[in-house]
Amino acid sequence: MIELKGIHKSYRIGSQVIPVLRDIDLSVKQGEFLAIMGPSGSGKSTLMNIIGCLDRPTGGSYTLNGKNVLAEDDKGLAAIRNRTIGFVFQQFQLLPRMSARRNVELPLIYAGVSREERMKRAVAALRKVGLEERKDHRPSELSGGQQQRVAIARALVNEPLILLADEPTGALDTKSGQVILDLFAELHKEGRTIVMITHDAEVAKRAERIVYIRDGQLLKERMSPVRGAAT
Ligand SMILES: Nc1ncnc2c1ncn2[C@@H]1O[C@H](COP(=O)(O)OP(=O)(O)OP(=O)(O)O)[C@@H](O)[C@H]1O
Repeated sequence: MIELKGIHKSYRIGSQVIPVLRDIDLSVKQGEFLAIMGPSGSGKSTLMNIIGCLDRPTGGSYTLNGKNVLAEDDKGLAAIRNRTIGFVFQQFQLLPRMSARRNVELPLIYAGVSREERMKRAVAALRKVGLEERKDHRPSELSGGQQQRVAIARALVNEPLILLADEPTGALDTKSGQVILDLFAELHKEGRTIVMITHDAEVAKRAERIVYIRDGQLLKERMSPVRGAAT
């Protein structure tokens, strides 16, 4: 599903070139639940932006669902992103003046889905995350955990191939975080592909597989202790 080979990313500041990702090889299979774990500044967000087709690497190759995404122009990249990836962010990124339902409908507006169909699918997505009865609430009328569940419903409403989550529990207390991770576990069981970025070992443990990033490089992989033995 995701195939990164020899990915490099560096930034140029004045005359200085700062390497941020160095020779990253990473494959994610369909239906996998992967955590990418690393300390602050290790390159997690940079890697997520590349996986999510929000940014381009300086070098290397990236095949997503059989497509060479780096051959695409920005418009093509945006189209792949909209069709293939559902994003979940640490700070939820909901629009404050809109109800939960309308927030969830947004990706369907961009996809040109009819009003009636949008409403039906948004309500179904909210039901999936256990929030159907809160569909008319605005974000400020919901708890942090509930807002994140709305954001997950929004990420899923387009039926993306991959759910890409950047510190999805980072702004939540432990209990609300567990609810989100339980929801991810359920989605994984249903066959969704999930890539989750975190600096928290307890959160990463909930994934099927963990890869570690340090100073822009992936360390040798090992299986999550929850699911299997170390390799
Ligand atoms: N636009 C940019 N220009 C220059 N340097 C950048 C840019 N974006 C990121 N960096 C550098 O790249 C490194 C990795 O950043 P990145 O945000 O990917 O780390 P991270 O692991 O996600 O950290 P955190 O957990 O704190 O968000 C950092 O040293 C950062 O300063």
